[in-house]
Amino acid sequence: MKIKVCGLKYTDNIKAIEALKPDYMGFICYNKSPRFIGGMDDDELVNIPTDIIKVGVFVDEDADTISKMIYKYKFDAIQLHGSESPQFCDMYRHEVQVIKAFGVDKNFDFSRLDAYKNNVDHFLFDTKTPAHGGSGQVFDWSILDKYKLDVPFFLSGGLGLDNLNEVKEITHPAFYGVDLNSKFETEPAMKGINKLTKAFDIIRSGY
Ligand SMILES: O=C(O)c1ccccc1N[C@@H]1O[C@H](COP(=O)(O)O)[C@@H](O)[C@H]1O
Repeated sequence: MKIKVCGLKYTDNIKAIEALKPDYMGFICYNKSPRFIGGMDDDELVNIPTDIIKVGVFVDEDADTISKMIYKYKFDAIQLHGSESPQFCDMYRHEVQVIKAFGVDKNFDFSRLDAYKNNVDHFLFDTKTPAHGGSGQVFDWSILDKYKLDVPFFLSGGLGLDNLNEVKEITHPAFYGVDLNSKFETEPAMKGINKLTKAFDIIRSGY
């Protein structure tokens, strides 16, 4: 099970999380988020160990800005949380991994994903909210049984110490990774290392 820790921006916090050896680290490039990296120095990201996949998270950003951010921060992957089309996703696949996020509620129509299946590396299923992400809210995971494609997916939306043991009971064959974000924070973008250490122990035991 892969682990992505998302919504980072503080140097010492990033260093402490590096020591936990997550598979992915996410950086929010959406200026309406309290986790927005803003003018973060590119050195801070460039020095992250190369075995950790650095993900830039965008919401309906224009193509030119995404390309510039990939170049500036040397992102290895982008995570798209808006209404980006399959063709838009496909434009970046020659240079980075593409994770297409979808907000899920009880009415989510998984047939929407068919159009994306050849244009992305991963899906990410998050809870549907007007904020596009980082809500700390959980959706009803039983709906994942309706997902029949083999594109591997991340689960996100309110994952925390209170529900990670239940997450481990999900046996979907395409379940690829978990995304840890706001439930581990002491303030926006500042992750609590003790909580994260416990989460890594839970996730990594038994897989
Ligand atoms: O974290 C944010 O502020 C954010 C803003 C806009 C788009 C995505 C964002 N983060 C992603 O949201 C999900 C769920 O986070 P949470 O566990 O509910 O806090 C996660 O995939 C983050 O990568």
